[in-house]
Amino acid sequence: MTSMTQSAPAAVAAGEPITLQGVNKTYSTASGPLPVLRDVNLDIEAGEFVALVGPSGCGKSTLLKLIAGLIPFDNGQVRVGDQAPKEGRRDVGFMLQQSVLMPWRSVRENVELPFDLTKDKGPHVDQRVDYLLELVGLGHSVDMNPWELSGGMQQRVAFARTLALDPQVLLMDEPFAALDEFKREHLGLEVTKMHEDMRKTSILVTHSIPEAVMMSDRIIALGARPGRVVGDIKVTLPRPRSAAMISTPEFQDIARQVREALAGEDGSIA
Ligand SMILES: Nc1ncnc2c1ncn2[C@@H]1O[C@H](COP(=O)(O)OP(=O)(O)OP(=O)(O)O)[C@@H](O)[C@H]1O
Repeated sequence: MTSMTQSAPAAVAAGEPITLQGVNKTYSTASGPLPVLRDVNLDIEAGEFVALVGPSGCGKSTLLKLIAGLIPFDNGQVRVGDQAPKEGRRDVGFMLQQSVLMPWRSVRENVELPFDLTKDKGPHVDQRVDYLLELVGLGHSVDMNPWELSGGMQQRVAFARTLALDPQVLLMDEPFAALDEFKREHLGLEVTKMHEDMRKTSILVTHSIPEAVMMSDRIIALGARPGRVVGDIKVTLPRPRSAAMISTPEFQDIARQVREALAGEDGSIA
């Protein structure tokens, strides 16, 4: 498999900052209002990689969706760069757990999709798509159909597509959850290396504390629903990161701090 670790050509800006102040979110459900986020305050620097962990149902995906402008919130303030969240912003990329690839489009055509939707075409688009396919290690699979790909390959296509319009903010909702342990660690490390090259502001939702420690600059722990910040742990490991770091006392100590922040919260986490 080709490596995704080559250097990105002339990465543009190093992401945009994200801030949340006093954010509350309640869903209306058949059995009444369901408070999901309570007084969430967060300051994420431009180019920072933040992992979001917490028990099942504490509102992690909800937090990503409201930063992406996909759902409204009750009150408080959210800023991505200097703007309020808005659906469909080119500078915000969103990657989900299950890659939603168009089955009738080839690998290449799936990565081209954002350009088709924005009616952007020409040699610069072809070059960008070529670059992205190489970056994610699919340069030799461009004509394959989604159903011919492994789960890991499908996530690579989805990742290339998320990067297509060069977003300054990357929101990733458990992007490796459907992969087996080995592929998950491998792809996680490759995405980490890409982040080290590109430095887009990134938020990763994960259930895996080791994955959070390996990939991020900071780990935000949310408590059980309604989710609120119960831990903000700096990951002091140097970059570039490598698999060998997992067994270091520093890595284990950071993982311990995250577990302690979540101790007493309902739900299980690895
Ligand atoms: N559109 C919706 N309408 C009503 N309730 C919702 C909606 N979306 C999510 N919820 C509920 O809000 C709560 C938080 O959901 P969310 O998906 O944000 O949690 P999560 O922390 O990402 O969970 P998990 O780790 O299990 O993926 C859950 O109880 C969920 O059932």
